[in-house]
Amino acid sequence: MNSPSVVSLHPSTRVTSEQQLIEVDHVSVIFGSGPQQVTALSDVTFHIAPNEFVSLLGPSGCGKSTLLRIVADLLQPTTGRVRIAGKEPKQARLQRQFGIVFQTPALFDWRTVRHNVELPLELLGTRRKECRRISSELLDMVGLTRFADHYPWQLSGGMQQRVSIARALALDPPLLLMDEPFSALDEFTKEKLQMELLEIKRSTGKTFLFVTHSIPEAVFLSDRIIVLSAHPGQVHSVHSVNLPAERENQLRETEPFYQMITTIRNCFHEERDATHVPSFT
Ligand SMILES: Nc1ncnc2c1ncn2[C@@H]1O[C@H](COP(=O)(O)OP(=O)(O)OP(=O)(O)O)[C@@H](O)[C@H]1O
Repeated sequence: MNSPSVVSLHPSTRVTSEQQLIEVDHVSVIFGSGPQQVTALSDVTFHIAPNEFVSLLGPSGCGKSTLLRIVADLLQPTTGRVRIAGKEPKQARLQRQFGIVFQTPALFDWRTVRHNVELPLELLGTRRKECRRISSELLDMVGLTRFADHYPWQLSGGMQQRVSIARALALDPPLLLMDEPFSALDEFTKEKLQMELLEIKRSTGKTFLFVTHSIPEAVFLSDRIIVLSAHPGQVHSVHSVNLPAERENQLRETEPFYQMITTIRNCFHEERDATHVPSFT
């Protein structure tokens, strides 16, 4: 991706550096009732500072997506509270404090790449010229300028995911929520997009809450990793990733990278041995 100049497309409300951008306090989620009842999350607490890249890591069913959905105001917790820049998720959503990228790009096939990126701006009534300026910058950022007039079905899976990242950035939110955005992609594309995401973080200063079940992906991308254990989903441990801030692909072949992966794998396997929680794949 090219170095963008979209550090601030809109002067949207920002938090001061002393503030936490995301506060998740004692969140529990219970689905259903009676014999069907599932405690998806139990007393989950963590905070994320501005400009942090934090991954939620855990096995299938540990509640990662549920947690992200609560932060994104797509689901209400049974108990506990979430704040984004000091506001309730609903208020934060209305103030366009976050963008979301899902595992499947969910693009509109009848709209061109450019018009998919411009959709959130159009919905806000942004002037056509301004829409065009912002989408041009974002398409440049994700390396899709040449494909602006293509349709999503003419793009590869990786390119489609780039479009959805650009669309999530269209309203210049300070926070990006990403739910396994690269898990459907091949290893080569995945690694390329991981690098590109780090470049977006470096050039825009945005904050990321990233769901994954890949330990290497979490280690490569994150400043901190929150490991969740399952049944019920709880914070098992929190790990600062003490790797160089500038992450290059060669880092994946280094001893400190392997060590970090081993640390997380071991801590998780200890938990599994104690509780028979399913392993990572
Ligand atoms: N709408 C729902 N109704 C009932 N149970 C649900 C609902 N959504 C999630 N669950 C349950 O809550 C638990 C956590 O699900 P969630 O999808 O958050 O896990 P996950 O860690 O994201 O899994 P995966 O990695 O497979 O996507 C699971 O046991 C799941 O079956």
